[in-house]
Amino acid sequence: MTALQSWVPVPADSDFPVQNLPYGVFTPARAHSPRVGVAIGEHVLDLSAIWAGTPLGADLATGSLNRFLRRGPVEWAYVRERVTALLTTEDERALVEANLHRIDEVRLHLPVEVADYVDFYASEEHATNLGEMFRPGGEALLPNWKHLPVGYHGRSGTVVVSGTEIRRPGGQRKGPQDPAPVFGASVKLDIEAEVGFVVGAGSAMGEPVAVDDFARHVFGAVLLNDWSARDIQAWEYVPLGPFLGKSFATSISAWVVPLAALEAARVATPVQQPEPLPYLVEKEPWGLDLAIEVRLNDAVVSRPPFAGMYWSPAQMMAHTTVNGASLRTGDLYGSGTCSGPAADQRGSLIELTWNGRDPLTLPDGSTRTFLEDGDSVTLRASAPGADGVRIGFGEVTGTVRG
Ligand SMILES: O=C(O)/C=C/C(=O)CC(=O)CC(=O)O
Ligand SMILES: [Ca+2]
Ligand SMILES: [Mg+2]
Repeated sequence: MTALQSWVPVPADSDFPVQNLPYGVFTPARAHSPRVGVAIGEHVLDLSAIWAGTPLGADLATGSLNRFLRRGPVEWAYVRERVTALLTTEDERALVEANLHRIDEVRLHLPVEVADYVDFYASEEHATNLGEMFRPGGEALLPNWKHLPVGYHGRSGTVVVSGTEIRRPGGQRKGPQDPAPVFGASVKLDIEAEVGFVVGAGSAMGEPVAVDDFARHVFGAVLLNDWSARDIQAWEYVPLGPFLGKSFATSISAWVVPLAALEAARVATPVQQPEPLPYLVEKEPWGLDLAIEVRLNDAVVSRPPFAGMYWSPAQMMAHTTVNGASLRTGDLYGSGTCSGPAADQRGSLIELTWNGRDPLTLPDGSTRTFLEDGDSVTLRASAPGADGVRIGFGEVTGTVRG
């Protein structure tokens, strides 16, 4: 079978072949209003113009994906099929050409108005590493960890789009030897390389959502950097968990890759032993084979493999609703920091430098324990796609300001 191809030119190394078609929100040059588009190669197709004059067109002519997402999986599939046809047959080439914009000439916005943001802790390697550093002498993995996907509610109002500058947070910190806490700018500003999952279709309060209904509710995935102030976190987090050390900023990529583009990337999670309770057992695997790359000032410092995550995003969704809590359009689940078993597969600086003990040396000869003002961090990710192509996520990038 030959690979499906678009008549819109797609460079060989592009993140956005026609098998991907990720969704974003953009404002064209010389226009004033944001709208929903789909990326193809180096272009974005304005979907609000394709469906102009229809109720769907109105839902696409807004500053977030939420109204489109609320329509649910049947309409998501219809739009994807129609866009695929427009980009692969030349039947309506003039209409499409009139509504293609070069991505480097448009303004990209936060794609989703985030409803609730939950941050999980699904990497066994990451949880073990952090446990060893934060709770030395105790069991690294706490007794609940293999029975449920541990998480906490984050701050949806500070989720920002890739490219947004990150201000170094201030707060309280107190080292174990310090007599009293001090206030000041964080001196242990860190990153967390994660994948975020975006809920499209909500659910009713009081009705748990089954693990195998994942694709009926969750629309797609983004790259997510959960900026973390380790000094603030270490002092504040007992006993209720992360709070101000992680609520100042969370960056996500501008493009939401639909689950429909990730079919070829689906893999089973690692063997889960002890077997989880029945509501967490998936019939269809929802692990994902994504290769993540972490760059600090253009140098690759880590390559975390998402396929090794212990808990799948479908299990995260089932767990957040098992008590009857509803899903809302725009809910965002961070997977938790993705770390692999090897030293160069860790998804945070606290692990890469072992809490500052082993500084990283960058190609310019400088060293880092945690982030300095002016540092930029960029995450990218790739997955196997249909027809043997590579599905890319674009990037999530941010620069630290003092
Ligand atoms: O183990 C702890 O006390 C702290 C854990 C984290 O900082 C992890 C977190 O935010 C969730 C994650 O991204 O894995
Ligand atoms: Ca996190
Ligand atoms: Mg955060």
